[in-house]
Amino acid sequence: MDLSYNEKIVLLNLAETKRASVEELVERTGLEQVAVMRALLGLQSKGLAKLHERSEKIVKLTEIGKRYAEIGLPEWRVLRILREKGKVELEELRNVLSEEELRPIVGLLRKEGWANVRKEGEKLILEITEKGLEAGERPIDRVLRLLAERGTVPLREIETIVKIGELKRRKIAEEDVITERWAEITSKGEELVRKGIELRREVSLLTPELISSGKWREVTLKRFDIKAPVRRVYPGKKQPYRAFLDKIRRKLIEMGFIEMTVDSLIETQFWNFDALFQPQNHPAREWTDTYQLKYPKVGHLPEKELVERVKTAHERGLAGSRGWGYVWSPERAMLLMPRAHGTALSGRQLAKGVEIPGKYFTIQRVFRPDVLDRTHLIEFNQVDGFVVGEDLNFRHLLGILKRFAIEIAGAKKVKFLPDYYPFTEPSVQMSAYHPELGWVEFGGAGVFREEMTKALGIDAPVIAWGIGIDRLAMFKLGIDDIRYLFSYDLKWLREARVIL
Ligand SMILES: N[C@@H](Cc1ccccc1)C(=O)O
Repeated sequence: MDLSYNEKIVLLNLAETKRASVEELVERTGLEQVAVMRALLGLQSKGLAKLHERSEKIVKLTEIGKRYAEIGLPEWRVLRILREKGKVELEELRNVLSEEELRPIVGLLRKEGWANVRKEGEKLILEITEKGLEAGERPIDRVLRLLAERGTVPLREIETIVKIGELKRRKIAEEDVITERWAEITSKGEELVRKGIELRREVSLLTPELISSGKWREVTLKRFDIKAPVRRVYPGKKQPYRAFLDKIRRKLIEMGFIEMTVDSLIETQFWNFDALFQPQNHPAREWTDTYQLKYPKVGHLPEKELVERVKTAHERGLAGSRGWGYVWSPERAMLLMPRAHGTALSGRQLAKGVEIPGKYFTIQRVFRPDVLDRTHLIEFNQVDGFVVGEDLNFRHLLGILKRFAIEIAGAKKVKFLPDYYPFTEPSVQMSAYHPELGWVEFGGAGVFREEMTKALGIDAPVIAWGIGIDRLAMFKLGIDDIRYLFSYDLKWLREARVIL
């Protein structure tokens, strides 16, 4: 029979003791715990040993419990003072109790009948009772002592003294499960040992020296069972949602888009609204309710001519338009706000100047008031972008959007519906079809209005879109609560799907 070196050592040890716990075997063989386990599993599969395991519920002290074991439970600490002085003012106990310990103390002492509470003017006075003078070890004290002495105690044993609920409520102790594993040699194993086992060191690493010296011919190479169970390792990796965003970025760059970036999450209303031809008195704001910044309240406007052109567009119109016909306020435009849509960056880029033809995108964190729940966040992420070119029209936009939905979202079907945005004409809303989610609203798009592009100094048509990507990420990551995108839950972070 083909046994590994470790299997042989473990089997020889088992032959001496007949049965042994994994810990004992670790001690006797000097092997690592995983190595012993692996050897035992190997021996078991060859019928030479039998592995047993038993799980047991145990109780152990929490950090708080450990502290109490040292300095005494709060009620005892107070009783000690009361025994010395007879009475004490509740406020004075702040010197010996923490805030959390103080809150329930009156109730605790009353329940035990150790003290009476009396009001003297504004003060609450605690006074020791007969029972308090005589009090001795209670069940809970005994449990605390047992746990401090033994570290862990079987739940069964604890429950004969106090209810575990009480220990948990007071955060003194917690439950855990420990698994005990032990092995037994089988008669087949004993027989093999009787016949004699030759122990030969095995080489587990084939080194260049072994190869060049030809020694590999003489040594016994260790065999590996690649199906043997091993401990899981969790190597460092990107946060799953971050990985998803990076992938979108890479795809867009591969498609030839230039990334627009900005350091701050804060925007002036000028760039968030005004530069996009959204009138200051616009009643139809439902597509973006927004937050405002308290400190500082205002930021800077860009250069004068640009502001003038935007003002003119709003008041009197540009490019044959009559504008909105109201008095545009620079003060209003200077107000600061957390960016409410990625489109603000498209406006900035157009004003800065663009290559024509050119394609631009940005991935932005944006903020809008909402009620938090499984599918809504008040901050979320958008991919925004535009394509500028002399001969572009609405049909190109629909084509590009469709390609996004298919390539980025993995959608099978797309649907376009007429929509309204102050900065585009015509405007569409796009929905993508997912086998599991059904129709998912994907984002808005349109052809930027000339009142906007001309004011920003661009003469060519610009087709633009803004896509919400968090719901898409939920789908791809297989989660049904959007808050999980930002979760600290280690288990989820470790096991989340890797998106390729
Ligand atoms: N900014 C819009 C989307 C949009 C972008 C660009 C053009 C048209 C619409 C939104 O937040 O919903």
